[in-house]
Order: sequence, then structure tokens, then C-alpha cells
Amino acid sequence: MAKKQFRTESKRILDLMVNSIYTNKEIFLRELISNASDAIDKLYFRSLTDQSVGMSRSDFAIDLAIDKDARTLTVSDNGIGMTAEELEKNLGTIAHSGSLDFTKNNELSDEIDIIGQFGVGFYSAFMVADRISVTSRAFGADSANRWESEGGDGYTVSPAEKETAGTEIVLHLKENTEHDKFDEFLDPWRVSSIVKRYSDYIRYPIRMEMEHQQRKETEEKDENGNPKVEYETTKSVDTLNSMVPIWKRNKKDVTDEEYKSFYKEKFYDYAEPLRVIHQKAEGTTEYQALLYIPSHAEFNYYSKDFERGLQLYSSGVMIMERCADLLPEYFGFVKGLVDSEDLSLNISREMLQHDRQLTLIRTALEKRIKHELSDMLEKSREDYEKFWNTFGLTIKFGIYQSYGANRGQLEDLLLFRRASDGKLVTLKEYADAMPEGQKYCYYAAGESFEKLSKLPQTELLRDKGYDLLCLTDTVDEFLFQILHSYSEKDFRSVSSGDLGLESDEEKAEQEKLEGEYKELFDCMKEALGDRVTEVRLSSSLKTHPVCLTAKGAVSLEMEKVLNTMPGSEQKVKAQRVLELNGGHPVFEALKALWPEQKEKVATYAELLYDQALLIEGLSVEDPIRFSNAICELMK
Ligand SMILES: Nc1ncnc2c1ncn2[C@@H]1O[C@H](COP(=O)(O)OP(=O)(O)OP(=O)(O)O)[C@@H](O)[C@H]1O
Repeated sequence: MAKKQFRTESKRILDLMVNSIYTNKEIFLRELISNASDAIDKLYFRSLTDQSVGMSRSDFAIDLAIDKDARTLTVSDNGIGMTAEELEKNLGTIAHSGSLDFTKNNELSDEIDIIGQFGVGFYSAFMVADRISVTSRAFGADSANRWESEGGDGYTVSPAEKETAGTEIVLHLKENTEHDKFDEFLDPWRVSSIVKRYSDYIRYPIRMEMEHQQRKETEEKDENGNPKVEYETTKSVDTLNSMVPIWKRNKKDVTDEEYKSFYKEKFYDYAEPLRVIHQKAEGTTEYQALLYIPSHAEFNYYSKDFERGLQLYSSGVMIMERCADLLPEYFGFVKGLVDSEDLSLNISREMLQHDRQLTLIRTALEKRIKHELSDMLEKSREDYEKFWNTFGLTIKFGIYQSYGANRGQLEDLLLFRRASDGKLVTLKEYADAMPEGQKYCYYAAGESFEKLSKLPQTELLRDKGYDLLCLTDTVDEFLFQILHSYSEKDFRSVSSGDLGLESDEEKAEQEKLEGEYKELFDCMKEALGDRVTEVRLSSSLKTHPVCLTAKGAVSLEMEKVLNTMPGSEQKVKAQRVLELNGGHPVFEALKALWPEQKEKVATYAELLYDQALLIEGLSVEDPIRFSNAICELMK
């Protein structure tokens, strides 16, 4: 019989399959099972209107069989089958345009990755088999045909025997090599696990004969007098797939327990999720989504290694393990899956990114997750705070990295600790509680809530009954700069110098005093050199003598953060201002020394500056000089 050559584009794919160095060879089974399921679908739908089919839904199945001696794995279905022409047309060329596109547009190295991700149908079987024979009988035909090929050098189609409609595909597995153990596909447990992994939700039973070890009762006793245990091997034809996926069932039919155990099993989490989202969308985009908000972060969640994404299914068949395009980065903690009939099995990653359906799904999911989080915030505060403590940083980065573009989506989800009672509050809660007359939303940024709530410059605020938000994550202050204001009130750092607390008269009084002691301040500034840009009177201190504030865009906290970032060679410096409390005895002491004892004023300036550094949580630049100055005072 004459061998026919594959069409050129098919040959190219075939070469790739035969010589595939791709490690994920197991996907061939997913492809064959999906084809079998499609073929059954066709006959099943026909049976609904055509009495002559004579089959009901429960008659359809996909059978797998292993023959270790012959080194074959067989996949059979009782679907629509193929005529000789169809065998030729379908298996002699690559039917799918997606596959075609990628051979045209990509170089070899890219192709391999695409195969791994998406498979290219029937031909993927050549990754594991060096000979494939497909015996098929089309429904309604009175004879069968066999298509056979050893890969690259073409194929034959010849008449064959087959009693009933359907297709039987026999894969003659390749011999093991140093790197590839094709024997694994002769192991029923391995094959069954591949089926579970990719094809668990195929709607028809996928059956295979499995061996089971069974404990057998015996009369005999072992040397210790205990009943002797024996095992016998039994064989049974088992259905390997669970068929109806939990996400395809009606919400009301799935128990909370089922949702949770599915999550634990599927996403390898020992802890229960905080929330479950089960969505079935109908209309222009049809899909089902089952999403989970975990109760804790994966060990590598905040590292570069973390791969976000949802599992992507097309009609119950998994086509991608982690599809990052389904989630915005700031909801990267969400686990789950999306199933849509509208997506093709053989879609490439590049195509996915531009897929309109996928974009619509993504937008809808984003909305739904946001809604779920808002709901949690409103109705289960404790859960939300747990969520916030684990994943809040992601939300903050979501706003920060988009330069505020995602603000509308995420702003209401933000929580910060407020100084008055240490509670986590939303920006709205903070703003709603502001007394009349409060002009700004105040905040302090630093390493811990405890330190921030004791900052000297917060005293006057509290006297007025003004609360402040304590920002302790490194991104916080940068985030506030981007947010700029809330509810038309600007954010104002307590370390920015001007808290806007004074009346016009108080301001004028302050300016007058500043003028009077200008020379004293200049002398102190001179003593401190370029460590400070200014020494002046404070408008925010009450009982403390001194504090450090910053002028301009870079705050002291930002300086700290920026300079500890890896790779930050060029040191960033805030424009530091040493502020003195004009009503404090220390200021009286300075006034008493001025102008006769300039040297002592200079020493005091050093001391006060160092104190201010310590209060701000910064280290003293010269601890020995600091210690000596104190000793000098004590003498
Ligand atoms: N078991 C089968 N029964 C009937 N027809 C089949 C079977 N397997 C394959 N075919 C036919 O062969 C064609 C080519 O299959 P192939 O797997 O290469 O691509 P595809 O199924 O069209 O696309 P995909 O890449 O999504 O699998 C199918 O479209 C189908 O018409």
C-alpha cells in the first residue's frame, strides 16, 4: 500500500512532536481524550433527534487499555467515528487554524513552549509513540478503516474490521531512553492520575481496568499468634473521572463542606479559605468561575517566585495551570479556576492575551472579587482584618504601581491603624470621625504603631481631638503621596512641619518670635552644618522640647525606606528641619545662654538634634560625640 505524505504544515508539527524535548509529554492523553469526547458529543447530539442511533447518554464512554507486553496504550470511544476520507482529511493535515498560525509565526524555540501549554491535538501522541494506528468506523457506514503512521515518513489508510461506530487509537509507545521513561504510560496508576489531572470533568466516563489490593481474612496465624494477613489482587473496570465538576453544579446543590474540601485538595492548602466565590455567567460571555480567597499567604507569596493565576478550563478540560491574564496583579492572592466553552483548547498564550472573551471574563472577575472583599469588610470585619493583615500589601501596591489608576477600585479596601485606639479603620471611617474644623487627614509614618503613637508632634493634634493614621508599611507614605487626599481633605504628615493648627494670630505671634531669635537659630544651624536645612520654632509641640521634621517631597521615613532598598547607592536625603518648642524650659535655657555662650549653644544644638533623631527612630550619627556631650552637661 502506498504511503501518503503529510501536508507540509502538518509535517512541521509532526517533526516537532517526534523530536519534542518538552517534558510535559503527558498532555497527549488529554488531547486524545478530548477528541474522543468531542466525537461522542457529536453522536450523542445526533441521538437526540435521530432514533436510528439507538443509544442513550449512559451508553457512551471512553475506554483506556494498557498492554504491557505489546507496549501499547489504547484510547477508544463510541462516538461519531471517521470515514476513510475523514481519516485522511483530519489526520493527514492539521485541522486547527491556531496550530497553523503558530507554525507560521514562530521559531522552533517558542513553539516548544506553546506545545507544552496548549498541545496541538492528535499529533501530540507522537511525543510518546513511534507508531500510531487509528481504526475508525463512522456512524452509519458499513465498514471501518485504519489509519497508520510511524510519524515523519507519511501514513497509510486501509480497510479494517470494526463492529460498531467509533474510534480506537493504539499508541505503540517508544522505547525508554536515558531521559524519557515512556514505560510510565504503561502504569495504570500513572495513566489514571493523568486523567484525573487534565480530564477529570469530561462528561462521559473514562474507564480503565485497574488492579486493587484487597486484604483477605485467613484462618492461619503468624509466628506471634496473630491472624495472618494476606492480600489478593482483584481487577475491576473503574471510572477514572468524576465527570460533573463542582463548578458546573448549581450553587444550591453544593455544600460549604464540598467547596472547602475541593479547595484543600485542588490547591493543596491545609487551611480553609476565607471566602468562596462561585459564579456562573451567562449572556455574551459564558463561563463558570470558582474562586477562593485564602486565609493565609503561600510561603513564597511575597517573593519573585510566586506565580499567580487561575486554572483555565475549556469545557471541563484543563488547558492552563496558571493563567495570569485572568486576574489583575493586585488580586494575585486569589486561587481558583475558570471554565469557559468559548475558549479553544489550542489557544496560544499570545492569542490568550488578546482574546476578547478572556478580557471580558477578567473584568467581570475583578468586579466580583472586589465586591466580595467589600462585603467581607462590611459584614465580617474580623475575617477582613485577617485578610488585610495577610494580603493588604498587595492591594496597596495595586494602587501605588498604577500611579493611582486603580484607586477607584481599591481605595475603599484600604485599612490603616488609627492612633487613638489602635483599631484598623478605612479611610472613610477615619474621615467620618473627623471633628468639625479638622482641615487635614493626618498621618505619621514609621516602623511601629507604638513609636508613632508617642511622637512628640502628635500631642497638639490630640489636644484638639484630631486622630491620625499610623502608617507602618514601607509603601504607605508613597501611597499617600499618590492618593494625595481623601474626601477633599489633603493628607498631611505630622512630620511635615506645618500641621495647620494655628489661628492667624498664633501664626503672627510665632513669626514675631522667630524674628526675635533669628540669630540664635542661625547659630544653631551653623553648628549643625548641612545636617539640617533650618532650625526654627515649632507649631506642633506641646510638652517635648524638640522634634525633627522635613521640608519638601521626601520625608524622613521615605529617606529611610529609599536608602535601605537594595541597589540604592545614591543616598536620598530629606531636608531636615530641627524644630524647637518655644514654650519649653529648654528653650528658656537656650535664650539665657544667647549670645554670650555661643559654644554652649552649639553643644546644645548637637544634643537636641541627636535627641530628635532618636525620637524619629533614626540613629545618632556620632554616638560618641552624643555621649560626651551628655557627660559634659552632667559634670
Ligand atoms: N476520536 C475521534 N473520533 C472522531 N474524530 C476524531 C477523533 N480524533 C480526532 N478526530 C478528528 O480529527 C480532527 C483533528 O484532530 P486534532 O486533535 O488534530 O485537532 P482538533 O481536535 O480539531 O483540535 P484540537 O487541537 O483542539 O484537538 C478533529 O477535528 C476531529 O474531526
